[in-house]
Amino acid sequence: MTTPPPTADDLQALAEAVNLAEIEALGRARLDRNALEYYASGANDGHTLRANREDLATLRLRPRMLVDVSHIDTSAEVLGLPLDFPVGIAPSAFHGLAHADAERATARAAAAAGSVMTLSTFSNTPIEEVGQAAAGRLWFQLYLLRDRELSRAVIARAEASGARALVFTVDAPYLGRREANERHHFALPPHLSAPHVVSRAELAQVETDTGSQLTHYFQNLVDKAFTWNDLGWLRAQTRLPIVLKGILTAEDAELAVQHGCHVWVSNHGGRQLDTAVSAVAALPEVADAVAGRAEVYLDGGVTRGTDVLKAVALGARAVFLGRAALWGLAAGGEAGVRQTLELLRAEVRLALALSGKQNLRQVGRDLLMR
Ligand SMILES: Cc1cc2nc3c(=O)[nH]c(=O)nc-3n(C[C@H](O)[C@H](O)[C@H](O)COP(=O)(O)O)c2cc1C
Ligand SMILES: O=C(O)C(=O)c1ccccc1
Repeated sequence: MTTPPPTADDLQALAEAVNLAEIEALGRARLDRNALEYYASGANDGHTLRANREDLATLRLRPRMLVDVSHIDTSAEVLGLPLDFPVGIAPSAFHGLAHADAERATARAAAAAGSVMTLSTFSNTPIEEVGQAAAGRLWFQLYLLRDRELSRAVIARAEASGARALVFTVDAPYLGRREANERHHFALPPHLSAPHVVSRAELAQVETDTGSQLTHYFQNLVDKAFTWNDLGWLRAQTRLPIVLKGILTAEDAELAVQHGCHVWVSNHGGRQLDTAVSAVAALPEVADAVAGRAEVYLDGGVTRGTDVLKAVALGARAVFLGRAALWGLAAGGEAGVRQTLELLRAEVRLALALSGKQNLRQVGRDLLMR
């Protein structure tokens, strides 16, 4: 099924939204069941999905008073790329389920907001086109495929398209079980494809009688035997910085640094191992283990400016939006993602000011109650 284009009324409602929760409601209302369940679901009972948000909300701030906050600077930097504020777009598959402009729209919005877009290996749009739209504000997420030659080709295309980092996802040798997608047999609609990995003809052959097309399809493509010992192979394929996405422990953070990688704290938005630790709860031990030797990022449950500040306080250089960007895209294409980023940037600015901080360099653990 194709999501119909947003109407003038949809765009008016979007323009009037005052927070990301309102954009989420607008985005959800525009999606059919297949797309909505794919975007919204977590693994199994959704404990980790909820914990990401709850643990961010539960942390308490220690604001300081009588500081000159007449000028607030929200700027940040990731791997040498200046950002207008410390928020990027996390990789998510299949933006074509949300809007006809798909990943191009998300990339244009990220570029306009001075953010950065991470393109999924399983995008509906080829990286060459997204690279144009992102105007240099592009990272590429890699799922290592069992077909190493295909992986090499995808990495080369990412480099040629201007991607500035390779985000290697390490928490999904298998897909977590999103039971709603199994129950209702998730399928990619026939007008969409996954141009980095497979032809539409191959997709059509995937068995869907027994559950989610997603699971069957992903399981056949992704390498499940890849270990720390194989990272040297990946390092040899690219000169781009490598970020390991899906790290949740000090032990793995230490290994990541030893292998010359940056660290993205994530539980995949609660879509992989249910009851795994929330992203924000894992962040302090990871930041301590990394100890400034590499950059640290976080995703999972970020919807408020205070969430961004809390992650920065605990050692993240930037945070990334998964579903929040998808809700914006569904609500209004490029304009929806822009509105999402603009609202969040204004919240970060206000939260800094009300915390008695002029910029992000002043945000440290003393901003949080122990
Ligand atoms: C619909 C959807 C698709 C996703 N696809 C990918 C993907 O292709 N690669 C990847 O590394 N992570 C993927 N993720 C995980 C996100 O990058 C991110 O870790 C997660 O969404 C963050 O949580 P949040 O949605 O609460 O912001 C996906 C997440 C969602 C919701
Ligand atoms: O849905 C996901 O979380 C995900 O990472 C994914 C990516 C590609 C195909 C299927 C699932």
